[in-house]
Amino acid sequence: MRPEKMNNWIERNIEYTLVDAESQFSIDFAGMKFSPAELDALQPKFERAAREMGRIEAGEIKNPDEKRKVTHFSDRKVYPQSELFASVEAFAEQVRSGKITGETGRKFEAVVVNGIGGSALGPQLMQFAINGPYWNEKTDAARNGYLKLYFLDNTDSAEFADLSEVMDPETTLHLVISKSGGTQETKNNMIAMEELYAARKLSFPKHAAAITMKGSELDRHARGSNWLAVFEMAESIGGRTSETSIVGHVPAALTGVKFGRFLEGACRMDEWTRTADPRKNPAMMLAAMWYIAGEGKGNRNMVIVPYSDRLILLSRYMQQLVMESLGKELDLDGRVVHQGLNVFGNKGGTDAHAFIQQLNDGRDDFFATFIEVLKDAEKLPITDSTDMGTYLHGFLEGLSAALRGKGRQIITIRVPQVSELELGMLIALYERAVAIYAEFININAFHQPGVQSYKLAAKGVLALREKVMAKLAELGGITGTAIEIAEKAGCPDDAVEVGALLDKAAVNCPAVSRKFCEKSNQWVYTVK
Ligand SMILES: O=P(O)(O)OC[C@H]1O[C@H](O)[C@H](O)[C@@H](O)[C@@H]1O
Repeated sequence: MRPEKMNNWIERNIEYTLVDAESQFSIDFAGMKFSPAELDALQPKFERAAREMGRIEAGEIKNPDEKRKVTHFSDRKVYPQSELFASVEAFAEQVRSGKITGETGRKFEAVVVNGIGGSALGPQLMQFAINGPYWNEKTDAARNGYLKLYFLDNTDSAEFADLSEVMDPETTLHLVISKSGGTQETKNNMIAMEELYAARKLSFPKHAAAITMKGSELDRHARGSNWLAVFEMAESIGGRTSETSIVGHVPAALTGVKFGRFLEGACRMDEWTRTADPRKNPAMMLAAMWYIAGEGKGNRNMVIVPYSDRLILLSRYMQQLVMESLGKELDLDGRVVHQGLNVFGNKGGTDAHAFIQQLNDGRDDFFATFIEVLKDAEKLPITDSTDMGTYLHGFLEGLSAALRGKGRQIITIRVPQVSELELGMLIALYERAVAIYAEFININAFHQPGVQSYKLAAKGVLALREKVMAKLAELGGITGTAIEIAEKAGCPDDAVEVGALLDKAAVNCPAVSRKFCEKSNQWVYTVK
């Protein structure tokens, strides 16, 4: 680089790096392409966002469709002083110390979080970030009586079978998390687990706790069957912003994660991101970068690359937070806008051997967000003058320079380490940036109407399956292609769907088999 350009780069870094000196959290926007004039042009949007964030924190209705308040920013400030917080801590302590045990009196050693989406992604991210990937009896948390954490976050029999193989039902606590209390995937795992306990002649309620909204189906079920504990989830906190609430708290408290410190981090970031000057406010600046880079239409993908194995789940977490919040068909005035912002990522270092080739040489349709963790877990010398950590840093800086050389855009966040505090700060930063960006593009960030459509369609498929199977049982034995069988079952227009359900049945039900006919390029099914 020529010196004058170099000077610009240095000056830009100084001007556009925001630092919280006490926590040593910094965010550097210098690698993004924007001019002071473009920031100035956003002034009305900054003003609107500041006003609307004030309304959110004042407890006004900010989710108009669902007529709900949005309280995750304000609740976490007072949560540690609440009765609910104290009751979670007391419950977790009784479990840790063995005062609350399973039915046979053995101490709980593991907890299974059964939830999906916002009821799993936060606890998964936190668990991996703080306790790491390997849990054994030698880790501090385990030695102190905390529980090992497993997840069920789908409706996949393979996931359930894998867990059943390692789980000891007598020493396992089941934490069913569902805000709505009716999510089918979660319900399926709960029913399957209840069956497993019944088969082993053990009481599931004596091994179960729930987090859900008051009055939900899960709430009624858990209270009706006398589960060990039922914790109430606020209606005004959405799943994807629930990690700083009871949803994050119970798994954290059971597994030795310092949740109070995590909330301190989130509240610290909340303070910082209330800064009136948008150029000094990291969430306003972050939203502005997304807006300018993607021309307010999400025309660039957000690539999240933490240079830290412990943060490998961050991009998955961000995917829900960003894409479920911003991916909307209609704006607040009812106009069709098809907004959104793609998020993908993994972990730095490793990524250089996967998708970095395209980021460097291929489509210029993204901006990268690097997250560097400054403190090395250990000093592992490689040569006299280098160690493992210096290499990771070198690869990050090297990639950053290479991408910049190609005119690609980068945001860099630096944190001293990954502890509860930094995790709280990161999550709170992105939560606020998402809410601000939603104001920039005039959409409701707090509902998810699109998620309903696939649920309804799935119900239709299940209903079709029942209808077809009942008809086939009535016919008592039939052979034919999907088209022929759909015809006989009285639903000729659904031949494709009938074929799909017979494919599944042929592999799973002894009464159904199939042979492939090369000539017609179709399966021929036999239903006994
Ligand atoms: O917590 P639950 O009510 O079971 O919801 C779990 C998830 O369900 C849907 O996918 C929603 O779109 C998510 O926002 C939510 O986190």
